[in-house]
Amino acid sequence: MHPNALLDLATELLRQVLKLDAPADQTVSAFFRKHRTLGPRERHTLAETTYQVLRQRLLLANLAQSGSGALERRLAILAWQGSESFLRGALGPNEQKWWAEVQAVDRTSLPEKLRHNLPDWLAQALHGELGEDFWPLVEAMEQSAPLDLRVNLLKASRAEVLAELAEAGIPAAATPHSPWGVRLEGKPALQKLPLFTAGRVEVQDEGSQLLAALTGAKRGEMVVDFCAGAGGKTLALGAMMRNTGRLYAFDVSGHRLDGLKPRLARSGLSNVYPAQIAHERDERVKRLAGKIDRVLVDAPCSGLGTLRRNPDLKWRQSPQALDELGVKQSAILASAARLVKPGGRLVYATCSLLRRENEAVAEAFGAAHPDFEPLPAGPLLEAAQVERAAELVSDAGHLRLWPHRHRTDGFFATAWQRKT
Ligand SMILES: C[S@@+](CC[C@H](N)C(=O)[O-])C[C@H]1O[C@@H](n2cnc3c(N)ncnc32)[C@H](O)[C@@H]1O
Repeated sequence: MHPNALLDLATELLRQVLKLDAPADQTVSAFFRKHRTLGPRERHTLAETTYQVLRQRLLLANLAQSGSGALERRLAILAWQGSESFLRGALGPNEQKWWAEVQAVDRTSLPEKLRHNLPDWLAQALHGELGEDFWPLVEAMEQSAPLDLRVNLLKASRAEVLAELAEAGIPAAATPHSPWGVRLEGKPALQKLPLFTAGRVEVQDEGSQLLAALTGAKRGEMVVDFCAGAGGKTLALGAMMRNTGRLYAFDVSGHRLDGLKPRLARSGLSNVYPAQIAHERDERVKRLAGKIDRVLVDAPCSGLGTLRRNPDLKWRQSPQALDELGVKQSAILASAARLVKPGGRLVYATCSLLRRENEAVAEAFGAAHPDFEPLPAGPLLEAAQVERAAELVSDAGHLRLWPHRHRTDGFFATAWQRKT
């Protein structure tokens, strides 16, 4: 494709994504479906350029002011993630000159806002939580996330998977903490590898694996994954249960649960019962009250722990949306808690970085439910064979994962035991 044609497409894609009226990954996928003839390298350039604009939106919009032509075209030029010589082929003489001038700007001398590229409300909240660690977090959020796999122990051991990857020429190593994790170097295409199609591995961030580990599901138990979505954690729980017992995968979204089906088929699990519920007080939930050994509430949240993958979220979330989420998180946690039997375990988790969605929700639940005793995360993780568990636990005893400290997405999880 001619460079200018690709730059025009990048401009058009950015115009759509920057409306911010839908998740960026959905808009990008729909755009690619419409432009079927695009090759893998062109898709890569378009997607990565778009994501780079979302990551550095404030900086790039500021630098773009000096240029002329459509704003989205200027943003695409400044964020270009393809070959530089290819890009030059698309630029007219004035654009070449402007581009060279902008490259010469000393970005370290720019105001803070243009260096952290966060909306004010979020920058303030993260500064408050992290103090000096704010800038390392900002830096980590600008990197793309590593590609982690979870080994399906029903079908293979981690050593076997590492050997199979080595044979396929894919550099990989065991993850530092999860007992089932493998971290790949780079982003190799996995979809067609027998390793993947035969269900020996699933793609799953190490942090997400650790949330399942904290739940501690065992053989023969009754377990509920209350907000199962497409089942990332469901599959990990099912494997921990060695395909025995009964694992209910609830969600209000039938569409998301549909995403679980092909993964379930690959995994070889037959102990999983997906069920769409109308809301957290659904009849089905009531019928199981007091009967369940472990309940995981992977609550709907702002997703701000996944900014490396979903940089649009920082522009699509707002303090008002967080207020509404807070009400929902507390309601779901309180309903799900009714399922837990005496002596059973309840886990509340999010992929948010913010206290208000994490510790604050957990503290409010604890205060209103004296029949639930908090369990410190360290010993639970150690019991689940998690290595160096102490590095993952906050002073208050919660599992707290940060991209700049653990190279995982940002996650929070905390556990209680229902008193007998
Ligand atoms: C963080 S996502 C779950 C991700 C999933 N556990 C995984 O590991 O892939 C939160 C899920 O909660 C679901 N949800 C929202 N409101 C709910 C409710 N009232 N009851 C149950 N699930 C709900 C959403 O549809 C969404 O799939």
